[in-house]
Amino acid sequence: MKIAIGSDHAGYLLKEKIKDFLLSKGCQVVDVGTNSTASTDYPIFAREVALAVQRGEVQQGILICGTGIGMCITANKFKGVYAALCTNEYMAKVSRQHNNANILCLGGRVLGDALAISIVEAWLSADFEGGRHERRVSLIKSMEEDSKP
Ligand SMILES: O=C(CO)[C@H](O)[C@H](O)[C@H](O)COP(=O)(O)O
Repeated sequence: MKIAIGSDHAGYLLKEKIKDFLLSKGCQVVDVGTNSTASTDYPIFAREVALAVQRGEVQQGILICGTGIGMCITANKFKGVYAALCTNEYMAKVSRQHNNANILCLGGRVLGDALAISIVEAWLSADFEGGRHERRVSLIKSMEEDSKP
């Protein structure tokens, strides 16, 4: 599994922890930054991860800012990207099983490290279930096509 990961300053420390966890699980990790706790702007990193997913360079992405909200809003501007902000393991599992989300967004100022890692583990373990969910995801995709002003 190849995963792109990015954060702003508020997510940087958690990003490093999650990166170590992913590597320990045998994942290939593409880290797009940021590389310190110096203040920066989350859309820069959301864009990099979203493009990597959109282009098929990685299977999935993980984005971390203070709340995860700014990352999620930005990533979902990219066609073919379905980013989910998750605050517990159940949301992470269902965002894969039902929504086929391809980017997980986390809040570095919201989650403790142990819960965040547990959420990532739940995300990695779950797969899209298809069936009735396929119909709903297809509806989202058709709305993507229709949503041009
Ligand atoms: O986008 C966000 C809020 O939805 C993120 O949490 C940012 O990390 C946050 O806004 C950064 O805030 P700061 O005061 O500039 O550290």
